[in-house]
Amino acid sequence: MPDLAEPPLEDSYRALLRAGEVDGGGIAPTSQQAPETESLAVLELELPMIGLQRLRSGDATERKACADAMASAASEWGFFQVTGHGVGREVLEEMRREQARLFRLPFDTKEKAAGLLNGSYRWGNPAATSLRELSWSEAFHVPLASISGEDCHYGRLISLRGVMQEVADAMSRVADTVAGALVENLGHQKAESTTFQASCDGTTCFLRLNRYPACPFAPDTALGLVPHTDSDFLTILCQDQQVGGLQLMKDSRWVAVKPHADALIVNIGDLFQAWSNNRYKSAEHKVVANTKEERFSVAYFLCPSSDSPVGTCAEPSPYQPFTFGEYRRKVQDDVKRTGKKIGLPNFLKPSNTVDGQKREPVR
Ligand SMILES: O=C(O)CCC(=O)C(=O)O
Ligand SMILES: [Fe+2]
Repeated sequence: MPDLAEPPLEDSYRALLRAGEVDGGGIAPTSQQAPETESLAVLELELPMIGLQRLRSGDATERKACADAMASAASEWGFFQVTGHGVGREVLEEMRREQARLFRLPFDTKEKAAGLLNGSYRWGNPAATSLRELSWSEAFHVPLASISGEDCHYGRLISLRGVMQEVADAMSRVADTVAGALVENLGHQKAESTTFQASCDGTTCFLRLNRYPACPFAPDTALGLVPHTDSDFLTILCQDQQVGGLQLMKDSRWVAVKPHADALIVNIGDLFQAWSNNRYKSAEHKVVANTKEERFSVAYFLCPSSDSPVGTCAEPSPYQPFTFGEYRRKVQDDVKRTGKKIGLPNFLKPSNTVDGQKREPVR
């Protein structure tokens, strides 16, 4: 009996899966990676762990040490973990239970029920032309402004609304605290950091509920989520506590991020990399699929409004001025046209390209 809740990934992408087998079954390297990167073993390094309670210390030296630790992790890794973040374990566990119920709805309902979570359901990648562009996952990518709005329907899952709102509020406080400290660490005053954050209020950010179904083609043939960078300022991620799979790119090697019960993951997005003139790094990351177990995660994306100029912390910036709306449209166009995102290199000033060719920004 087919499982009516599952998105029809295997049926829809049969041709790509077959082609993958003919090519040797493996996922071809992405354009950003050297071919040898894929064959190197995944590293098991400890992602920097930072206690956010130190930012609330009465001792200025202690607060500074904490902000310095975040800034160096943001430069070296683009990722770090935080404890003392104030998002209760109970609400995160409740979120996971609600997510499990939500994704158990029939696929047809998730895809077609009018207004279900604001019609924000997505799965696979309609533009995928090869396995390296296919994500074996489904998600609801919900604008925060809509969570408690009238157009956002929950069907019989009435308790989901309150839990989502609670998680979004709590993660938004973490994002503001961390972004504020990172902005100040670049030598900017609180007033400027407030301006930066004013363009990202509760109406412009997103909460994304991810589910990665068990995948018979894992880990070699299909990925849970293809390598990407986040198109936001900053992401706060709660990854599955039981099923790992998140990997990030550091020094041209994939590093596996082990789940940690009390920690949330913070990662720098493209907009913060641009704003910081490449001081902070928007690192590529992916999710490796699992043959036996499904996996859940929830991510909060700190985004400005569409017409907000992304700006820079100091001139000269290597990037042309652009708004978040322009950035997002370009990303969507590229994905639709070519199956993959180009991102920041599209917005480099001509003086930062080699022979008119876009190149990866210097990090
Ligand atoms: O599920 C994860 O651990 C990562 C999710 C992610 O990278 C995303 O939603 O952008
Ligand atoms: Fe991501």
